[in-house]
Amino acid sequence: MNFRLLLLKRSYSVKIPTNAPTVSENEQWLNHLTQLAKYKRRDNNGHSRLNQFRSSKSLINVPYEIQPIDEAKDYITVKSPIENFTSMRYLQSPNSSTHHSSEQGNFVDLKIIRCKSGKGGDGAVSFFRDAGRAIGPPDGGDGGDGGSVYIRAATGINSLSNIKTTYFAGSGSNGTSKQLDGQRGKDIMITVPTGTIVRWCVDPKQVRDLIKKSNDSTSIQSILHEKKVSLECTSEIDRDDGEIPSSIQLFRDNKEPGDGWIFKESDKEYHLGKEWFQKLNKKVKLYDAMLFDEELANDRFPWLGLDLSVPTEEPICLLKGGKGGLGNMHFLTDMIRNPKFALIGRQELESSFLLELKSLADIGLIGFPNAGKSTILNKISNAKPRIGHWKFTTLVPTIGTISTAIGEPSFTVADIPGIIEGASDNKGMGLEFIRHIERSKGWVFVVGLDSKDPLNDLKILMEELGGAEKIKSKNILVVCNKADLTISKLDPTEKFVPINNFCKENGWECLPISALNEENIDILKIKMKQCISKDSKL
Ligand SMILES: Nc1nc2c(ncn2[C@@H]2O[C@H](COP(=O)(O)OP(=O)(O)OP(=O)(O)O)[C@@H](O)[C@H]2O)c(=O)[nH]1
Repeated sequence: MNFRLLLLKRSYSVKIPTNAPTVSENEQWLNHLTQLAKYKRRDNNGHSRLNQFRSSKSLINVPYEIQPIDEAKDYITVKSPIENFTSMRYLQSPNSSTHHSSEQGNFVDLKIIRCKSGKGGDGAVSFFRDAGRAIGPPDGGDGGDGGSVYIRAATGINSLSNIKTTYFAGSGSNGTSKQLDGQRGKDIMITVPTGTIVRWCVDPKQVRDLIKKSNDSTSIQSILHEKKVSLECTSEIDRDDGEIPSSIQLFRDNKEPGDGWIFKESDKEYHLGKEWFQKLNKKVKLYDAMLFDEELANDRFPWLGLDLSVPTEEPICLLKGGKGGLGNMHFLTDMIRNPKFALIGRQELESSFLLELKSLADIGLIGFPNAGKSTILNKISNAKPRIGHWKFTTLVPTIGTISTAIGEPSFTVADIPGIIEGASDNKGMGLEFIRHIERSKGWVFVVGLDSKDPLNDLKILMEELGGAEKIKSKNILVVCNKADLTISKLDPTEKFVPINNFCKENGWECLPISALNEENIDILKIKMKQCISKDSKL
């Protein structure tokens, strides 16, 4: 062999990077794609993944109709009022008192966040060059994968106040020459307090636009009730309810399969006119469809949301980044010696989520404003809630920890803003804060014996909270506070006895106390403890 040629060959084999697949590997991969029968078969009968391909569309303002389930599709279309996928409180203007009420001090228990994963970087079109050859084999590297958005629940935080309104992960970098793959986009981690519920929601900007466009005389509430969101959902069969949605399918704005090419020099028209490219594209379409299928399987969010009630061991991926596009080095085959094209990266995923913090206190204190709940919590625990003569002193939930004896496990009690008659119809502060005691095992109803009719107060409270059915699921204790007043000013039996009788009839304990004078406070602690030690009724 010619000595010069040998030298050249040697230097060539030393310099060329080894990341690129060989011609035979490329051939093998492309042939393997053609064996993806499920995509092909479905393609032939007209119901393929390729035909199902669609990009995301505006989700709101769709007329209400129940869509028949399309047998060929993997989804059911669910149309549901927007009110189920947003928060009235969040939408209310910042001047409104209720809006501020959730943000007293540094406490925030509701947030809507806009999240976006990163787009995949594009593959590169490049050819190996050195002094010995003007144009060598393709060496365009792959685009880096886009970053993903993750969420995790941690202990030690008890407010959503540090949560931002947007979380955008980084895009993957484009591939470059010399077979260099682009860098991965930066992942984002959202850390929320344990007890947070994450739900999919409509972009609040879209909702606000919708409200602006609507007739001024229509209330926001009725707009959100009337207008529906149309969602493609996966479903499952429930024994009682039949087919029910199990997760919401999210979609990316990807190009149609086979249309994600970047061409260098000659354009798309030129390439589509060539038989060798058509053949390649047919296979690459299957590759795109496979990616699309993987994305569909990943890009789902539970219909009922994520309940982060315990610290998460592994972060949960909310939105996965787009996959990087393939560089031209993957398209070198026996037929194609100069692939002047590469694949663009897959698109990112964007969505809004509603974060709701539900405290996980063992016991919830429930009462009319001014009944003395904050005073009770103050006396039994280390918590220092605001106490006042005026109603609604408590604007945010306060949680106190109670220890009964050394070595005994402590328990937590939540004091939430007072409930008034009509709260379930949004009067006063509505039932906004009920979420903080929804998961409590014990509910302690506090009535003030200074009220005109404390028994009636108790009945109203129970009714507002969901009535007998709801009450049945909790361990109940009734506390008659301000007993000091009745003793001095009234016949103590006059107001306490009817309540006590009512409680007996229902199998609940009833305890008179004076939080102010710390009378019966130790017994109250013990009764509270018993209340949560009883078998859970949940
Ligand atoms: N006489 C008497 N007054 C009490 C007793 N407990 C609380 N109070 C008073 O009742 C008023 C209201 O007490 P809070 O503890 O702020 O009542 P609350 O139920 O937390 O009120 P909201 O924050 O409006 O829900 C305060 O002036 C307390 O001092 C009691 O046992 N006896």
